[in-house]
This record gives sequence, structure tokens and C-alpha cells, in this order.
Amino acid sequence: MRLLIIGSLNGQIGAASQIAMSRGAKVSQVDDIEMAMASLRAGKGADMAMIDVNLPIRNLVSMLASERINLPVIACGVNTDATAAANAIRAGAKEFLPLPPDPELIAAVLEAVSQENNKLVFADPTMKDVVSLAEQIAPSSASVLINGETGTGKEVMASYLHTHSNRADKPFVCVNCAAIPENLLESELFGHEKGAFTGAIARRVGKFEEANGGTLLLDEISEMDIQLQAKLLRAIQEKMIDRVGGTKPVPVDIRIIATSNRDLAEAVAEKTFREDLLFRLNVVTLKIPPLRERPVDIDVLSRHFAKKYSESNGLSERKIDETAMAKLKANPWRGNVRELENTIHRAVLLCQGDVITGDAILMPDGSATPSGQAGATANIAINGAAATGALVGRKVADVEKDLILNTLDHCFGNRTHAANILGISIRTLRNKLKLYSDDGVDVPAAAGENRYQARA
Ligand SMILES: Nc1ncnc2c1ncn2[C@@H]1O[C@H](COP(=O)(O)OP(=O)(O)OP(=O)(O)O)[C@@H](O)[C@H]1O
Repeated sequence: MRLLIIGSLNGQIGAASQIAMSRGAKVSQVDDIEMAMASLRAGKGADMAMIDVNLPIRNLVSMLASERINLPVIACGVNTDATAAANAIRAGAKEFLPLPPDPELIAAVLEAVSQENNKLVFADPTMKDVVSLAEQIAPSSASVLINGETGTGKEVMASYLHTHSNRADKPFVCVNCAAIPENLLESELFGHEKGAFTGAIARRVGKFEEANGGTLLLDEISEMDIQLQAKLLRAIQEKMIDRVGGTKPVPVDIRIIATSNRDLAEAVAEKTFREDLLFRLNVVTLKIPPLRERPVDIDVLSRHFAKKYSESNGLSERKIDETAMAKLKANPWRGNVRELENTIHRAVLLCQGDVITGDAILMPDGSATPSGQAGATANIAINGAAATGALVGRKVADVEKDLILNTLDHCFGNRTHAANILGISIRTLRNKLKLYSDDGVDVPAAAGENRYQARA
């Protein structure tokens, strides 16, 4: 855990740093937002920032977003009144920490941020096999390709590999190849020199350099443009990168983990993915089974999420009763763990009392019955007919808009997840949302996006 302290924290830097360091964090400090951005651009990554409540937090949050740097921001202040603390949260801070620092509180925040990143919950024999293979290969520097349907936990597995590797005390950096506009991905990966292109206001170190010594996760690699794939291949083979606009290559030492929910061999056959790159990446392939093939995991994951969302909503722990669990196990979970997580989150909020019963489980399609069951099939058939009837007379564009907005809502505003469910690229989704928003439609705000990198 790398903690970046921004500002003077009213003379409490020493105390805060000591507490954080005693909990295993590496701490650095800068005086202001400009210095913080310079440090981040220079590749001195951070996993969390603690910022003085008196600094312009909104500016920091918007600069981080515009430069696609994912960094949870925690505001801190001495004798801060409730309004200032609330304003900090409104400006984009994830939490507010009162100073002087309370050791337990700081420890809890550090733990929450790192646990959020790492927790891999499993108990099913099929998943145990995958995890034991992962543990076997984790210590080596071999590239790993993680394959699996959307939402199966590929990114969680990548993080697990990193924390079980010899690079665990070095950075774990993630780039979502689908979420970054094509023309910016090269500089995102390899960095750029000042003035290399319009908008390159300062030298910025890329993700390869940021991850130096550690692990670089290339998420959704099948979305990478074929020309950039050639540059990636060179970087992996020669362990050298060229910054955009740079004059000399920079050596890098990183382990690459790539994820894909597409079959990359098929992408090779379709000539959208380079075969030589695939051979470089899949020294080891970890195939994560879909959730419907690991029923024991449905059980442990549901209980895990019920506890997590009870805590995060300030509720006493909600237990899941047998009827609810039977319903959960009967559903096919096309959106896998992510879909299950959303369902349990909803159930925690909907349930009456401390127990989640079957009534509180609403399936991802909005029905009360799992889509694998007879009742549900009838239900869907009826709804389907009704829905088809209701569609006649409507324009395709309007129906599409409703589908997109409802899916986005269902995913709590998360663009990446919504695009996966809709079967369109995140770029297409973003373009459509922009059009809706320009037309004055209230588009759900992005929330719950990936923990390692901003996916605007
Ligand atoms: N085994 C697991 N234990 C705990 N949480 C999990 C597990 N698998 C997945 N999750 C949770 O489910 C969600 C989706 O996981 P993740 O992002 O790793 O999936 P993914 O396969 O990378 O998805 P995508 O293909 O859409 O990128 C996350 O919120 C993650 O924390």
C-alpha cells in the first residue's frame, strides 16, 4: 500500500505517516496538488491519497479523472465542521478522516482500500484447481493470460497472482485497453514527452514505467488496436519502451498479465489479434469457469457480499436464508460474480429485518424467479410477448436508448460492466451516452468502476 499525503494536514503529517507505516504502508508527502500530479505523472504511483481538507479537492479529483489516474482520495482535517467534511465528500473524496489521526481509523481505511483490491473468495472444487495453479505459477515472472466470461473475476485473480508473487511489494498497475480511447492508449502505456501531441502539457510516465519492478495488468487486451499490439510485443520481447515523442528507449522490468473474455485464438483467426503476441502472453493460461459451474462459490460469495454490503451501508449483518440461497443457486448468472454481487447488494437494501429471504432476491432481469426455473420461463415468455407487443410502433433508436439506460442503471452506472452486458464496446457505449446527455437525458453517473484505474 502506497500512501500519498498532500498538504500539511495541520501539522499532523508525522503522526499520520507513523501510523500508516506501522501498518505496512509506504508513505510519501507533497505540499500541494500540482506536486501530487507531478509525482503521479512521473510514475511514483500511489494506492491512496490523504489530502488536507483545505486544499481544492475538486480540482485534484477532476485532474485525476481527466488523466485517467485512479486514486481513492481521503480528505483529512482538524476540527473540521460537518459542512466542510460534507463538501469534501461532494467534491469527490471517498472518506473524511478527522485529525489528529486515530490509529484504528487510519488502519481501517488502509485495510478497506487494500482489501477491496485483493479479496478472492472461493470454495468450489473447480475454482480451487484454478487457484492452486495460480499459486504454483505466481512466483515466476512468466506472462499469464486469464480467460473467462465477463464478471467471472479475472481482475481479482490478476491481483491475487500479483500479491502471491515475488513482486508483491512492487506496484500492481492496471490498464483497461477497452476503456481508453484508441489514440491515447499508446501514451497511456508508454508515456509521452512534453509537447509530443496536442494536450501533452507535461512529460507523463506511462503504465509500463509506473509498473516497473512489479506487474502490469492489460485488461481486455483483445480490444487493443493491431498496430499498437506490435509495439506491445516489442516492449515485452525487448523489455524496452519508447515514450511517445521520446528520443531514447527506456528499460523496464515487468510481469505482464492479460485478461480477455474473448477467445484470442478466434481473434487471431479473424486477424484482429497478432498470433506472436498471443504466444508471448499465454505462457500460462488460467481459465476461470463461469459462476453457474461453481455452485459452492455461489454460496460463499453471496454470504461474502451480504456481509460486505451490510457493513458498507451501516447495517447489522444480513444473513441469507435457505429459500433465498436456493433461488440464487438456480439462476444461470450470465453476468457471473458481478451480477451476483449486484443482486445481493440490492437484496441487502430491500430485505425487511436482518434476514434476506427469497422475496428480497430480485433476479438481474427484474423478475422474482430465477430464469432457470419453469415458473420463470413462463414468466419471461409472457413478459417477452408483452414486451414485444409494447415495442411495436416504437423507433429502434428509442428502444435502444431505453435498453442502454436501464442496463446502465442496473450496473449502478458502471460503464465497463454495462458495455459487457450489452455486448458493445465501451467506446460505443460512451459515444451513445454522450449523445443522450447532449439531448438533455439524465445519464446515470459513473460509479463502482474498476478499483485500479479510472474508466470514465
Ligand atoms: N472470487 C471472487 N471473490 C470476491 N469477489 C469477486 C470474485 N470474483 C469476482 N468478484 C467481484 O466481482 C466483480 C467482477 O470481478 P472482476 O472485475 O474481477 O471480473 P472480470 O472477469 O475482470 O470482469 P470483466 O470481464 O467485465 O472485466 C468485482 O466487483 C469483484 O470484486
